[in-house]
Amino acid sequence: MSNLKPFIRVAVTGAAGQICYSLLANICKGEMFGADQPVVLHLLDITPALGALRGVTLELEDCSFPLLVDFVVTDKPAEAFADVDVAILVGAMPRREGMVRADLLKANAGIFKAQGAALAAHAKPSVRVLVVGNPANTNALIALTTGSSLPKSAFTALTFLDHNRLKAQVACKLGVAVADVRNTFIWGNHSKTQYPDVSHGTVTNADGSLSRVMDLAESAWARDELVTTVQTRGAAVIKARKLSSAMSAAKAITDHMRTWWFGTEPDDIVSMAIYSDGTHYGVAEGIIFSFPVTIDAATGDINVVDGLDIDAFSQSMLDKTQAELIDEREAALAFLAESNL
Ligand SMILES: NC(=O)c1ccc[n+]([C@@H]2O[C@H](COP(=O)([O-])OP(=O)(O)OC[C@H]3O[C@@H](n4cnc5c(N)ncnc54)[C@H](O)[C@@H]3O)[C@@H](O)[C@H]2O)c1
Ligand SMILES: O=C(O)CC[C@H](O)C(=O)O
Repeated sequence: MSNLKPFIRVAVTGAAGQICYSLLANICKGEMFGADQPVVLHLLDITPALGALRGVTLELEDCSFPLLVDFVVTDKPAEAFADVDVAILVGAMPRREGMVRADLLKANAGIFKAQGAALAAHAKPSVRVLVVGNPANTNALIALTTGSSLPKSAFTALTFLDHNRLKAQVACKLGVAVADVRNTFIWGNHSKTQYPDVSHGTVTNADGSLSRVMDLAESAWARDELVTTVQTRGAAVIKARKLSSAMSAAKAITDHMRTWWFGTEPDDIVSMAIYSDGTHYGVAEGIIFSFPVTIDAATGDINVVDGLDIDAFSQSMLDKTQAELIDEREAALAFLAESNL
């Protein structure tokens, strides 16, 4: 008798693109929902990409994944989101060298408005949505504003890649294992105004005791070089690869969804961009803002870790990234209104 659970339906958009080329295998190997969780994949891309997507599905078949029950391939959001438990919205135009984020806002706002509406109309009411396509925070806001029948808590945006980048930089600088770095997190926008914060960071020593990152590293490094390196890491990848990050993005999407599905480990805090209801750290209501969070394994509730000390430097960084998110929101809404989308 099989020990497998009943299958779940997982929609992935931009399925013919480079992130999904890694991501789909992660899902089918059980790295996101567990080794006993079969999946039906709903793969959405635009009509001109369906040929390439067919190639991806030929490879999915050839992988012979035991957890892959079936897949649906479509260019129609209504079909892609029908009855899905999870939706991972990757499909969007990525930034290439020479493009600025404002170019992306316009290119992608209409996509996320339409997909938000399709999710509200067709997905399960319990659907969990992760927005990856940039500008991820503002795209998520547009999708949730449109998908008004779904709870705001159903929508998240990806800052787990920045979270992973920050941990890796700290581990490298201090010569410790990534797994021993804790309580470092990302505030705000997935952009170069994000605040990679190590002011509460700890390193677990061999004897189980904790050292503070700020006692091990110079504060000039933590507040200057480290922050800039993490803020501009995506741009560094684009400059070097002439393409935006893909393998690391797929890994981060997998980490985000697995953590949301199974809950955070005891004592662990992760970074997720969620709807700000105006009650945490003075962040304005009505933007999608990355906070330090824990996840309740039983309910899947994402809870902001409150009560952390915010010093003057951190406050100035929070203010800056919040201001950018408010500007992005206004620009996206104005664009949607002007273009009657
Ligand atoms: N939040 C993050 O941490 C993060 C990290 C890396 C990349 N990204 C973003 O993820 C997105 C995808 O990156 P990629 O490298 O896979 O890009 P890509 O160009 O390789 O793939 C994007 C895919 O999306 C498809 N697409 C475009 N419009 C669509 C629509 N309306 N519906 C469905 N599919 C659509 C394209 O046809 C393409 O197949 C980009 O916006 C990129 O900037 C975000
Ligand atoms: O467009 C960018 O600068 C970033 C692309 C991507 O979101 C990343 O973080 O790698």
